[in-house]
Parts: sequence; C-alpha cells; structure tokens
Amino acid sequence: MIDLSHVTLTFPDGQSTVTAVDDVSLSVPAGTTAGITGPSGSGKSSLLAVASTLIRPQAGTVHIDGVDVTGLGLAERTALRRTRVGLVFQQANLLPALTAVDQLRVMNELSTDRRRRSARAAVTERAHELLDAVGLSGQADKRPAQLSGGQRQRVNVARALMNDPAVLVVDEPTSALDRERSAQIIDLILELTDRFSTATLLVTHETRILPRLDTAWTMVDGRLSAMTADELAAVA
Ligand SMILES: Nc1ncnc2c1ncn2[C@@H]1O[C@H](COP(=O)(O)OP(=O)(O)OP(=O)(O)O)[C@@H](O)[C@H]1O
Repeated sequence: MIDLSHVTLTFPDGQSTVTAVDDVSLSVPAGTTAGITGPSGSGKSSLLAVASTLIRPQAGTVHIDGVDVTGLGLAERTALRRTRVGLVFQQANLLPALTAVDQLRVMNELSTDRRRRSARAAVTERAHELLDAVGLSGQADKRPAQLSGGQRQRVNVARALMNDPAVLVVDEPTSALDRERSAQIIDLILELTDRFSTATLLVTHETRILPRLDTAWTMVDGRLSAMTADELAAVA
C-alpha cells in the first residue's frame, strides 16, 4: 500500500520557486495499479520521485506499507527504498557485462537489511522464478546486447521485483517499445501486480492503457484529478 497525503514539492527556480507537486493525495492499495498521465512538465516524474522516497516533499506525508517515510532520514529512506520499493524506468539501464540472471542477483547485494541479504542459492532461485514470471526462463544467461528491447524491459521489471517490494513505481515503461510490445509489457505489469500484491504507480503518455488500470489520474500544473468515465471512454 502506498499513501500520499497532501504532498507538495517545490524546486528553486532563480529568485522564486516552481511547485512541481501541488497538494496531491493518492492511495494505491496492494495488488492494484494507479495510472497517471499529463502534459510534459506537469509534475509526474516529481510525484514518482516522492512516492519512491527519492525526494522528500516540503509538505504532506508519504506512507509505504504503513511506514511514514517523510519522517525518516536519508539513510533510513535509502534502506526502505532498497527493500520495499521497486523502480522501473523508461530505459532498462541494465549493466552490459551481466547476464539476465546476474542483473537480478546483484539487487540482493544492494540490500542494506541483513535479514534480507539471503543465502546465494535462495537468491538465484528467486531470480530464476522472476525471469520465469516475466517470460524469460530460457534467456537467463544472455547479456543485454543479446536481448530485444522488449526482453530487456522484462529483465528490468523482474529486477524491480527482486527484493519483494510493497510498491512498484513505473515511469513510462513502454516509451522505447512498439505498440505490440508495449501492450505485452502492460499485460505483464498488471499480472505481476496481482501475483506479487504490489501497489503499482505507473506514469504513461499512452492514454489508451489507462482504462485497463484500477484507477486513472491526470496531472496538470502539479495537481492530480481522477479521470471521469467519459474521459476514460474517450481514450480507450
Ligand atoms: N530537479 C529540479 N530542479 C528544478 N526544477 C525541477 C526539477 N525537476 C523538475 N523540475 C520542474 O518541476 C516541474 C515538473 O517537472 P516533472 O519532470 O516532474 O514533469 P513531468 O510531468 O514528469 O514531465 P515529462 O512528462 O516531460 O517527464 C517542471 O516545471 C520542471 O521544470
């Protein structure tokens, strides 16, 4: 579960400030997906940065799995992010020298929570289970250059789930893919949200996918509003 309450985020802009996120409240229960769309510069990435604990807002609160992360210091936020938040960005950002299974295994080394730094065999088993879940069971030993764009994005999604996150934050996961592969990645994200009970927050310019998500929102000038049934019918 992720819960944002009256979140405001501003950035300095010369002599004044720009309000990137303006009094936003949003709840995403476990096992559901919330989609956000909106024009460039409307604050979508800023909102994801707050929701994933990368940036602390000036006002409002962010709860992840019941924990108020806004009150935590930098080290605590980093630890929580590594164990409870999965991030999927536009580009897969895989390490060129590593095989698919190693891209996932390396996530375990980043876990600062000792209890979560599991035995090697269990980590390898989890990595294979996730590669299987994203349809890449036969590709575990391939390096990024040997994979297609869609396959690389699948590794990216699997990697985000490696630490069993409560929250999956997804920024434009399909922008580098063609229409058919984008639809497959969205299918996959919906399926994994259900299977692993993540609270999934997804930003997309592809409005046609929004009717498939549990809730859909538009962001304009930092403010979030729920899309109406008519708006959703218009983009479907
Ligand atoms: N690090 C920063 N420093 C200063 N201003 C910033 C910073 N990040 C974002 N902004 C400003 O905050 C506003 C929201 O930007 P943001 O990147 O969140 O929008 P966006 O909706 O994600 O845009 P896009 O769809 O183009 O990615 C913009 O006015 C932007 O210039």
